[in-house]
Amino acid sequence: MIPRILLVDDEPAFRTLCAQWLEAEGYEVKDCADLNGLRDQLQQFDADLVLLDLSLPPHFDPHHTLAALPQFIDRPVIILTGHGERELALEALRQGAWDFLAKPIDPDMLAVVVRRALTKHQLVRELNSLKQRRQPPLASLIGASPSMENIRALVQRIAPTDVRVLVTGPSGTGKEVISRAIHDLSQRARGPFISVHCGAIPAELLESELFGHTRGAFTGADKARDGLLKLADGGTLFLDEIGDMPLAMQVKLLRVLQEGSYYPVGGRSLETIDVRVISATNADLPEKVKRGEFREDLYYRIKGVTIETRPLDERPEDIPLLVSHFLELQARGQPPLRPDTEAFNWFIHRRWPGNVRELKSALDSVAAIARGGVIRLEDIALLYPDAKPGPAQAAAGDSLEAQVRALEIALITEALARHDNNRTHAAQALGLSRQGLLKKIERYGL
Ligand SMILES: Nc1ncnc2c1ncn2[C@@H]1O[C@H](COP(=O)(O)OP(=O)(O)OP(=O)(O)O)[C@@H](O)[C@H]1O
Repeated sequence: MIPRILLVDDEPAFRTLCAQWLEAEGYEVKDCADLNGLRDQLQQFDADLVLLDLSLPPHFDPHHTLAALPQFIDRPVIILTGHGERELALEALRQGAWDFLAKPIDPDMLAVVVRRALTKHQLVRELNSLKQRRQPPLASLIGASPSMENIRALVQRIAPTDVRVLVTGPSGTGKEVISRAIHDLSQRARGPFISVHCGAIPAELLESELFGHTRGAFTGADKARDGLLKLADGGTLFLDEIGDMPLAMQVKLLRVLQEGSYYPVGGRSLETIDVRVISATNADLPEKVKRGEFREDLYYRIKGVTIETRPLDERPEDIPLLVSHFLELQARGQPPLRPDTEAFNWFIHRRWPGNVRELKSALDSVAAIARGGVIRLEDIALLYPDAKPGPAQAAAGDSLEAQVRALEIALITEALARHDNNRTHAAQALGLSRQGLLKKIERYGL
């Protein structure tokens, strides 16, 4: 794969020149002039590295850019500074930037710094993916709530079969993670897992994306291309947001599911494939069927076994486990950051309308600005000005039982983290016998 670089600078002439240097080094380069451009570009262009000038429109205030930096550091960010901006460059490094280069940029230096960052980043990625692969698949589904326990039990039962699965539930509640766990536990685990975001691909492209096309099938089709169905052959096809699939496409998909075969766009020879289909949606499909927006026959074809995820607010006991899990993932083998009691409480009691995705992204941002290995409420308040100390209100509507579970899990997880997982010390701190603590750890699957 050609490494992709995104260049953010307000001067068009500099962008053109710098892009030429990088392209000559064999990189794919896109550029934009400001932070909004960067956010937009990252939606479609999954850059491996970002080169970021600190003085950007509309504010031309380096501190403004620095404040936004933590949003982008899941890939190496190299800061481009002006002359005499040493302090800012150092601050950027503290905020998680990979390195900095002072303008005027020397093309040889640029090439070396970029290559070094990309190589290291690639190694970290490979290491993480190896670590994740070694984890048993169900261990990736975090949660001790009755709802998550049911889901895990169901996943384990249905994974080895080839039954079709429909995962429903609000956005960000883990529908894709669940689908992936089913694949990883199935006989197809060594085969591909291909994810198709039905809502994100324009209707007119979806058919050729899924079915592929022959050479000359339409203007611009200068080469034949396999579709995602073909790529998923022998594995699992994950149809995300299937509720958004255009009706015309639904008919075509139905045929594939009925017959296991299809014609590529412009092609005359029938392709046969062997895939397991898992679909996901946050829409109410029966309601869509009633309104005539989703085909009833397709609904029954994809339904198979239905797994329903619950909003995170209905399962607060999962939050402490998710917080610890995400902090551990972030730490990449180093000692994870530890939220202090107030910070921990804030995560547990805040409402998370964007569900687990929102919780994860809040943790990522907060972790990026925490110092000294500890996340404190004052760090959180820099990003969430409404973060206040003191025990937050329990969520209205949570049953007493759920609240007690959530509190117990939070206290136990926190005590374990505080005592480096030493259960004897954690039990002492909690005023429990070691045996009592072990029982609770087992009950909650901690
Ligand atoms: N139970 C869980 N255990 C571990 N990680 C989880 C869990 N649930 C969600 N996540 C994480 O939360 C984020 C969102 O999850 P995912 O993409 O699976 O949600 P989704 O329901 O498919 O969302 P959407 O409907 O918007 O596509 C991912 O980073 C995922 O890894």
